[in-house]
Amino acid sequence: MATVTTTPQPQMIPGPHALPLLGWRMNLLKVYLKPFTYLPWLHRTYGNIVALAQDHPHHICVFGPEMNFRVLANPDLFGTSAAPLVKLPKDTALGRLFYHGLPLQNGERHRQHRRLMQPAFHKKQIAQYHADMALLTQQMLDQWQARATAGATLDVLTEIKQLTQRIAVKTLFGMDDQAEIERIGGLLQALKIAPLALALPLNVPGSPYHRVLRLAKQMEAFTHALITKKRLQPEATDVLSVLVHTHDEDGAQLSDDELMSNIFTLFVAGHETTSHTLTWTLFLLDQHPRICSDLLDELEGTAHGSVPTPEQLMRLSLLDNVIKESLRLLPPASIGVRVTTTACDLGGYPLPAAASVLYSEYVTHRLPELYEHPSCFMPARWGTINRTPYEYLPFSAGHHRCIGAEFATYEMKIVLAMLLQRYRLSLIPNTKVSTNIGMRPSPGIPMQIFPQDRQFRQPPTVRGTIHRLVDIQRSW
Ligand code: HEM
Repeated sequence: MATVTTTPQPQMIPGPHALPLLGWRMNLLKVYLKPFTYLPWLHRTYGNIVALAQDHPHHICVFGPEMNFRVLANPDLFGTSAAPLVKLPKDTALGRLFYHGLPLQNGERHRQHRRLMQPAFHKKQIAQYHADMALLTQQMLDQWQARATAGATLDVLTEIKQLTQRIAVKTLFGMDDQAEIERIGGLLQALKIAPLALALPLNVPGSPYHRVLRLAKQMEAFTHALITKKRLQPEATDVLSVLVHTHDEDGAQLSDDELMSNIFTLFVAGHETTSHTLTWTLFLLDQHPRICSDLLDELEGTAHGSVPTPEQLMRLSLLDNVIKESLRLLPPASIGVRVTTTACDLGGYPLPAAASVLYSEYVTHRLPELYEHPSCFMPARWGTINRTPYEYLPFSAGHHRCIGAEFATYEMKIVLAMLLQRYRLSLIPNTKVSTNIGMRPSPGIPMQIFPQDRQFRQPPTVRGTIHRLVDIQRSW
């Protein structure tokens, strides 16, 4: 009798069944449509490494600190990908705007970009932005005065977004002219829809694609003129000036295209994430008045009603913990993606080249073995626990970790310290508070504003999907 030898089959990555015809696509859709329920379910059901459809290792989700480490600390095997921008014409202003930015670089080119950009984000350099951040915050708070006296309602998300946008334009470009700041802010804002316009890349007058190409040209002309100006101002301290004048030990500098693309990236990556976290933090503080009251004690005891100095900011430990906890509970970047650069092994499973590997900050931040009562807002936990960069990663981890993390934290501390000492924000009972799939407060968060009178009380009940994400402690 002939002997049949079989080669051992590589292990199959566990995961849900593929649906007829739609295959893994339907499950990918679920990831994007309901990430906050579907991803934890995949993790609970299948473990730390899951294929979006059994026997299809091209679309993988990984969960937990060990997998985060294996993927994020290994950029030579797991790189970032420009696949979503594949239709972007590289030789147009629009292409140049997107392709040369830090997030899409890998390997030595990425390392060199980071080295050249790092000086703009050093602690010492960030303190240079202190005055601008405080001034623009002060202007917003002054504009709120009449509304606070009347106990009016404002949409916190809209207001804070305008502020973080102004701060971004001022600190990135060093612009003082308010009208010009608004114009560039609007231009950058409009350009963010570029990836959507690519769905129909039809360059005919009136089409969104045509409009985006035109806006990109305007942006390119503006940035080139600004770069020329900055080259003549070696003493200026805004981010663009620092980037224009920085070179590495071999004399290498960022090219004009790289400068333009990175400035655009910094703006896009920076201001909305920051505004979402600030808005969520104000919401969480309103829902947890005891924590808000303790925080106010700390702020007033340190800054005495004024703008905290850089030294005082470092001493505000409760403020630090409040921001940390808000970023844990409602991280604005709740998922990230890497792509395998070559066929490789992950956790004992073979992956093909070009497999997309999705990791989730959101799922990691809610592992009960890392965070007791994971759905509760408990800033005090940070007084007793210390987590590794792969256990707590609101700014991601590894080589592509957010370059603006310290900048954003500094900005959020200034805004919260100034705002809370001056005003009390309170939700109107029964307000609907929900998130969209990108962890953005949706549609916004209307709150009543009062002068800071310390009238903390039983938190108003709210409706909406926020209850699926936050277990609000109603004891006061
Ligand atoms: C609360 C605020 C912020 C959050 C939660 C956040 C989050 C993140 C995350 C998760 C990544 C990594 C993405 C990945 O691994 O693929 C990232 C990258 C990045 N962020 Fe932020 N970010 C914030 C604010 C900022 C600010 C203020 C700036 C700049 C002024 C900025 C600039 C960047 C840049 C340039 C990258 C790409 C880094 C690289 O690829 O090497 N971010 N951010």
